[in-house]
Amino acid sequence: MTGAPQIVVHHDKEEMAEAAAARLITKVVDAQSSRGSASVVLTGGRNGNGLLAALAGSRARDAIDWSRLDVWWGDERFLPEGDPERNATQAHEALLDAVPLDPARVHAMAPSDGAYGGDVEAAAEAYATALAAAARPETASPPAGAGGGPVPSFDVLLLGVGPDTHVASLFPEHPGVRETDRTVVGVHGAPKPPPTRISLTLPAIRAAKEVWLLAAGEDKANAVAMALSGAGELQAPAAGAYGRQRTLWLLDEPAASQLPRDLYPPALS
Ligand SMILES: O=C1O[C@H](COP(=O)(O)O)[C@@H](O)[C@H](O)[C@H]1O
Repeated sequence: MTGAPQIVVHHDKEEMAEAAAARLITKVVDAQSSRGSASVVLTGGRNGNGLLAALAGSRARDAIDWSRLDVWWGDERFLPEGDPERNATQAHEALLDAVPLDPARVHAMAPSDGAYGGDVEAAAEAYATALAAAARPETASPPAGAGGGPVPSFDVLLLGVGPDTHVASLFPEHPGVRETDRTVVGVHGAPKPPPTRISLTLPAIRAAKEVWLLAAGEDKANAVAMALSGAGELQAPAAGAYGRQRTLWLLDEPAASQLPRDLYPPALS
């Protein structure tokens, strides 16, 4: 990781979502101006979908060239196509159906009734293969310690932080959080439903240029304080999520309420 995580505290979750959406628009536009295209990794959960909905409602969204954006997912709930609990379904409802993306650049993880049927390991391996294929030599990052092949150097990788400190579908003390060899894993017996999931691993997450962690609400306060106060990544997976250039924690006041006050500057409003 380059430098300490940066922490930004907003008044409430609505303000946090709007500010994060504005930040993401700027980041994508800048990447497209300098390189021609951009890549973003989406998260599921309330805060990730809140950001997408805020982006959908922003007039500035038209500054993005949606046809030159690659969209990936950090994790998926292994459910049938179109299931309302799938992260992809929720992202499409919140934003993706409203913008002119190139369908070939929207890289959803396989559903449980897709090409790999109920074989979550095969679905995870297929996603790792897709990531490796998209990792051009000039943009690829061989994740340190991961033998599963390269992944693209994502411009921004979003992660919602669960109340138990999970990120993507990497749960405390679960096998996925210990994975150092593969870039994508099948998850079995997740403590949060559904039990079967697909997730990027920490080495793949850490290949991103920027990792943005989102947490709003008092139920996240303990997790945020734990992850930012030196907990290990096995006990607090969020503590192991950082970017190569920047790690940004975007919080609201309730989620930041257990953080030592000297860790972050005054709220923006
Ligand atoms: O199940 C999941 O939960 C987390 C966090 O969700 P939240 O609703 O507590 O914000 C999310 O990051 C993950 O992508 C998702 O699959």
